[in-house]
Amino acid sequence: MSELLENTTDSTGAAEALVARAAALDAADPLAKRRELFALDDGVVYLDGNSLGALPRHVPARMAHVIAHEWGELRIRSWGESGWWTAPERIGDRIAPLLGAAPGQVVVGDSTSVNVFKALVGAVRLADDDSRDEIVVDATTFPTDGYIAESAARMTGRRLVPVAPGDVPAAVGPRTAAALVNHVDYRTGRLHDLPGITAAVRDAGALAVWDLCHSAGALPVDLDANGVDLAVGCTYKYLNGGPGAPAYLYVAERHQGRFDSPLPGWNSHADPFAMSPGYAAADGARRGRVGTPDILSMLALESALDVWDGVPVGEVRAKSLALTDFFLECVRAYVPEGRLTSLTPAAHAERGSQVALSCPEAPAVMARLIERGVVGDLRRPDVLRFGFTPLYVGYADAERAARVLAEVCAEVSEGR
Ligand SMILES: Cc1ncc(COP(=O)(O)O)c(C=O)c1O
Ligand SMILES: Nc1ccccc1C(=O)C[C@H](N)C(=O)O
Repeated sequence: MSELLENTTDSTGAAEALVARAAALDAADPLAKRRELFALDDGVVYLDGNSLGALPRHVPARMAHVIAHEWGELRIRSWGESGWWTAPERIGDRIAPLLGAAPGQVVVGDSTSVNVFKALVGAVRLADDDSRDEIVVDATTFPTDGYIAESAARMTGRRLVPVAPGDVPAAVGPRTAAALVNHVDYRTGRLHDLPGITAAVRDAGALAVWDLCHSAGALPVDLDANGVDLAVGCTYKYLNGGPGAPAYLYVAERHQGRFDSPLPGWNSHADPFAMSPGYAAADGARRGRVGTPDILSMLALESALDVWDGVPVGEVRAKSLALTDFFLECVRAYVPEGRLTSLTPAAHAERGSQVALSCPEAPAVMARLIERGVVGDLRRPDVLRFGFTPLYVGYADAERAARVLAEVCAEVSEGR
């Protein structure tokens, strides 16, 4: 799985050649101009958009208007006149094309953690079969999904079966109610086989639930085409919605009529303003709502999504692979052999949009990188994560990051 990075060249001309290649690649990049849409400073290489996406420049003015006019002047009228009440479905439809979902299946709101809960308990209820007494969960998952899956299993009287994503097809069977898997591993950047795993889960008669936090906005997801049952994801990484921006829930249309949310708040009632004591679920994506939406965050997200207008996801994927390839090539050229181990698969079919490199001195290396304007992040104890967001990261950024990484590795290993 991991490969020791081999230093392929030590020629002094290597750096010049890579700098020239980076310039040529940037000049030919059809997405290069998108960077101007973001608030970024040239002194910093921002490789942490897989944790918090950068701010699109036009969002502050839009939010100033929302606050001063929609809230400040229209006040309560804005629920109707400014379209606040229907924002969760409207913004869901805006995100849907990035997920390969037809309209009417995605609703925005709550955190990813909360949506994992709705989706997983909802999936077990959709399976509606007591003999299906197991929930399969990605053993390598981002922790929140694992914690919530454990609680969902306890609440629904199921047994939790943690397995590596690649082993899910072999693990599912007549006892499986649902399987929860991450599309891209947050630590290693490994892309899992969504079509194959979904098909295996569904062939076993179970429901496939996907966490798209690290894939949506970086690569094609194709939820409808692959027959995914339910999915969740955050909007503050590749979708640039802002810190704590609301997450989304996808419930495939074929399941919506029977989707039984474990959090049936008044916003998902068929007639919320009837305020009746009995619950009657709304139709469609709205059934995934809970309480009053966090309008300011939601409208910041809606505004941020403008940067996607006219951007084909396929183009984003092509650039993401080319960028991560180029970064790995630069690291091989600059960093002495054996000092870093890449946890990110070399095969494109298995790679998301980040590169994860490990070394024992990772905490000190990342601290120095950030001091020198190369912002990635650390996953303890020894993983350096570099996220490549194709809308605003270029090839010169990748070259510079690798060069500074080599300098910092040398200093740290020599105790300087
Ligand atoms: C795969 C994955 N799931 C869930 C989360 C977190 O969800 P929440 O937004 O609820 O904190 C993250 C990152 O924070 C993540 O990477
Ligand atoms: N929401 C956050 C708030 C603070 C710091 C990090 C996050 C992240 O999103 C971490 C990310 N999910 C990760 O893949 O590590």
